Amino acid sequence: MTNQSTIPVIVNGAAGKMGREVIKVVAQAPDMILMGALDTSPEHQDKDAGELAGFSEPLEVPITNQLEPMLGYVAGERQLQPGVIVDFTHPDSVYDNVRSAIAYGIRPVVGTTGLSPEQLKNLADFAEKASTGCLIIPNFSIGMVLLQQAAVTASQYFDHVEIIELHHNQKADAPSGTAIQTAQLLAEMGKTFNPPQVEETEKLPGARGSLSDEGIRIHSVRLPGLIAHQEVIFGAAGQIYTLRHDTSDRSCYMPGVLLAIRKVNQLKSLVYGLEKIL
Ligand SMILES: NC(=O)C1=CN([C@@H]2O[C@H](COP(=O)(O)OP(=O)(O)OC[C@H]3O[C@@H](n4cnc5c(N)ncnc54)[C@H](OP(=O)(O)O)[C@@H]3O)[C@@H](O)[C@H]2O)C=CC1
Ligand SMILES: O=C(O)C1=N[C@H](C(=O)O)C[C@H](O)C1
Repeated sequence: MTNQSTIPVIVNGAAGKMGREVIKVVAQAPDMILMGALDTSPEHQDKDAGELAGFSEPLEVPITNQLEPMLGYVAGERQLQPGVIVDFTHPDSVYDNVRSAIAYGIRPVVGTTGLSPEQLKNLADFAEKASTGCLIIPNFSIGMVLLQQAAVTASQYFDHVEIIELHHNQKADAPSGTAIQTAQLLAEMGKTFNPPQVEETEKLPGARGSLSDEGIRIHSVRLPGLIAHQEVIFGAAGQIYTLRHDTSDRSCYMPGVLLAIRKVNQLKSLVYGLEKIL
């Protein structure tokens, strides 16, 4: 049953690991209606999004790869709230997806990682000019927000820190969007981390991980059996302080995704990070 406060939602990347989880929760949310399910994967075209997400009954929403017609269709719906598109696709396509959505007045909620700083800046400018809300959230889990807050607190007392992120080996981008954001949050404290102690030589390139713009090393592990994990390790004379977050199921991201869908229509510009809307 829909009414004027119902939010029409499109899921992009609907056949993927995250997309299927999003379909499940959006279809069950009383204030949302799943209006479209996009995915470029050829083997999933025309399949029912609900069946892919594991429902016993179809949702009567077929998977399609037609982004612009779908945006136009939802933009033309005048009896409901403005439309929202949730993007869990691929680092190569997310920038264009978000541009297109904003051009149609559809609000993006973006989980896809791998956007460059320049792309993020362009999208922020584009959303600002269009006065359209857009949420870019490198990590939708509350546990990661808490880890990042604890890391920011610890960084007042520790000068040495490195990040290890560990993910499944289907992940396209490295380092993870979460690790990059964590380094940025630490850098916002305004201090210089990891003053060099000795002149180092990497006998194998990459042995010391990647060096973020903030001077914090990020080490990326990719293995089957992992989902998504991150450690922030602080060191000082005689002590190590380790913060760690582990996911065991992608359902951990769904409360954050639902919150973002509900919040994005209240925004008029791009907002980056779950902590800004909690
Ligand atoms: N912010 C967060 O909290 C989280 C973010 N992520 C991020 O979300 C993204 C997706 O992750 P995940 O679900 O694991 O990945 P998957 O590969 O499982 O799913 C992505 C899906 O999107 C499809 N796809 C690729 N390109 C396009 C496109 N241009 N338009 C529509 N569909 C497309 C893929 O098809 P095909 O397989 O044929 O390429 C696939 O079905 C990644 O960037 C990941 O890092 C993941 C978990 C949490
Ligand atoms: O690809 C994933 O799985 C994840 N990607 C995001 C990232 O790059 O930080 C969020 C989470 O780590 C899971």
